[in-house]
Amino acid sequence: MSEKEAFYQEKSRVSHVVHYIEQQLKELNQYIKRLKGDVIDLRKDFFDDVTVNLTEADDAIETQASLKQQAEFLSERERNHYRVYNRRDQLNRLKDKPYFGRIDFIEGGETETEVIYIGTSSLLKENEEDFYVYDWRAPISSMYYDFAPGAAHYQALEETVQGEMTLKRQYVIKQGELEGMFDTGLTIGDGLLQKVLGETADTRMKNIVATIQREQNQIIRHEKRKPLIVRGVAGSGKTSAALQRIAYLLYRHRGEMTSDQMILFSPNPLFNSYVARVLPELGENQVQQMTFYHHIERELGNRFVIESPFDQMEIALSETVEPVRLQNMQVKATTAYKDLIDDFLHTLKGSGMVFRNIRFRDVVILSKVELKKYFYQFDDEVPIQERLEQMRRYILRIIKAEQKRYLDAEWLESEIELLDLSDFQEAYKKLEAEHDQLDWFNDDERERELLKTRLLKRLFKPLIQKVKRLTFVDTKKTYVRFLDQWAVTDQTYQEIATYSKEQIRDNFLSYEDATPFLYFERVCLGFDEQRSIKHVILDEAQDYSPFQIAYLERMYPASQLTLLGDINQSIYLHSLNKEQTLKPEDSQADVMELLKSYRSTEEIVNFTKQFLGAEGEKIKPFNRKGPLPEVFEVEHQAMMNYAIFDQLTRYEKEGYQQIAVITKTMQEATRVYDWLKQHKREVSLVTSETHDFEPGIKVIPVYLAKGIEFDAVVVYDASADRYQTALGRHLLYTAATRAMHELTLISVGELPRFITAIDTTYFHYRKVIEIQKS
Ligand SMILES: Nc1ncnc2c1ncn2[C@@H]1O[C@H](COP(=O)(O)OP(=O)(O)OP(=O)(O)O)[C@@H](O)[C@H]1O
Repeated sequence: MSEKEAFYQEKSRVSHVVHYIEQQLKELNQYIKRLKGDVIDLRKDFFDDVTVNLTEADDAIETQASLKQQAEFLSERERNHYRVYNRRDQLNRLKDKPYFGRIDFIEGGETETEVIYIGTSSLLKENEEDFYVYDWRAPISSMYYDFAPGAAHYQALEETVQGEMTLKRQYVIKQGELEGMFDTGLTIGDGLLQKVLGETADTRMKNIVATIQREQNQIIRHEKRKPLIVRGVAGSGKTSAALQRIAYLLYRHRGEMTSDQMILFSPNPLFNSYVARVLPELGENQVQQMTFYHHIERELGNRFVIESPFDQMEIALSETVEPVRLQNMQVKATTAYKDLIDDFLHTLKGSGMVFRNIRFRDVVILSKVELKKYFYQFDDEVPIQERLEQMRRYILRIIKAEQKRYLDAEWLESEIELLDLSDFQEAYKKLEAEHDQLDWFNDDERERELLKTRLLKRLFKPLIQKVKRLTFVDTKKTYVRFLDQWAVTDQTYQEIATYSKEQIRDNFLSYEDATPFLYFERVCLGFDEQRSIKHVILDEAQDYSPFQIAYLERMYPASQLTLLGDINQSIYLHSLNKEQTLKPEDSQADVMELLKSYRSTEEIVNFTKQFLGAEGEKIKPFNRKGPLPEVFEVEHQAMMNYAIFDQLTRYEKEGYQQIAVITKTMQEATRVYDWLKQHKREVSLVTSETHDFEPGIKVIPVYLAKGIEFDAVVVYDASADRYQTALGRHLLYTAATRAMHELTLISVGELPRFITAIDTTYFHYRKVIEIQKS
């Protein structure tokens, strides 16, 4: 068949499938209309269909059964509705682009060729057996990503199916029309990828389902129970693979696992909205997405002010940072510090636990001395949690007895007046019920008693709740004891121990101190492990300290951990230690590498990879051309501002929508933002509070630009003064690798050595000097 004939044959198939989808949609919409009518009827008739009778015990049981049945019926309906609406969304997506690829496969020993079309979701034919389209996540579809034409295989259940792939084809389909197709080899069409990567940046990340690369596919479909570590260079598709992986796992384990059993930890709130479109586009629900700081805030925020990682970063980058603070950041990140905590926690069985007095209205019900005595009456072998559990029961018994004792308290009489109408009504109802059962009554006295009991219950409730939460253990003071002990045993840490003690006493936790304290408290009181979570995925995982990762492993013990990161983008002090970065405690992890960078042009990758010296040599650019990066060296701040202004104008003229001025700190960002505003530029400032992403020029500190990309980037003051350190090199590398098409670095004064060492054929260098007017 000629190429032209093949094209027309494929074109007519696309039309046929689109027509079929339209028909399906029509039927589904009619069904939805009927469903809506049913729902209205169901709401109207709800109580007609249940028997409500509570007079006799038997009737009450029947009522309960009837309500349960009706509720089950309703939730089944709900599930059905969800399925139907979901299918409608899928069909609507398929209507525009029913599939993106095809493979022809002959299974070993067979003669017939199977023709498999692959799209974002599956579509059955009229006979309900064969497929017009296979979901990209189906086992057979994996060959599309894994093999070039020739011998191929895939895993179906426990069996490996061997055979030969005779064709691999890609399609460009837009609005239900076939516009082009290519037959390809192993790498999925460089042509198509070129086209996708050459497009301008969007405010939302795109899905990469049609062009997933083989090594990315291994990550997406990794299914072993071990932790998975992905070390991928900047722009190599780590975030993309993570999101596709979530969609894949939800598909493979549908019926067993839902999206609320997965958590994606992301670097900042802005990133959450940046990736928000990918999963719905793939027909899946959003998973829980949060930052690690958000998690800590949720756990400790009602008792402590917790420093954000961004405030910590600003301090680390400031010139006036105290050495003790820098040392604290490094020490508290380590698992060695966690081991020290574990050792101390172990000794608490013998001594050291501090308790709080249990008071009600300034009267001590149980003193801390009594509590301590109770706690240490157990044998050394009895675990702490078991002792606390027994204590909790004991304290609650004492409180209940105390509560009764107060029935005669004089002050209670007067406080009855503080009760509201509903309390009086409740007491009255109870009284009425008692009339039926008792053969005596003294309404007045009994009513007061009921009211007093009610009031006491209310007054004691907060105390009882606190006891249930084990707040009678003074974890703060116990932790301070640990710090004291640590300072004595190791003189080098005296200063940081004092630093931490002072802040804890003021109910403040620096970002580096927050996880150790949370861990300490959790282990001390009993870890509230979240076993329902099956997958925890950490993007930008190089920025998590080993301590934080160990904490997450303990918090989600039933989940598989996926860590995706790039040690060259480590921007926190603690993560500069390469030995310790990106490592879960479980050393059995599978490690995969992504070395090809897809985000930036070949010119930008070839330039930025040299910031990393020998380390950068392994980074491979994708073959997409663009202009050379530009580097300006200027004499002073004002010249830099004007140079930025000019570059922004140029980038706008070129039609770029997403343009960023990336700075090292928030202070710099605010400075250049104010200047640009004064000079009538339409710009927005991105702060840690920014949750959404609009097109246009943005000024953003590098730590908030993590994970995100822009058409064109101007790096603000890339001078040796600002970036010469190891941390500086990573920050500058991270900033520069946000650029897809164009990159400019502007430096006030000398550039860092890792840039001056780069051969000048890799960039355009200009030194701009001011000519003084005479
Ligand atoms: N297989 C692919 N097909 C199409 N585009 C891809 C592919 N892989 C990556 N990309 C694109 O490359 C860019 C970078 O991807 P992504 O943000 O996932 O990389 P990353 O490794 O997380 O980057 P970084 O660590 O620098 O933040 C995105 O625009 C993404 O759409």
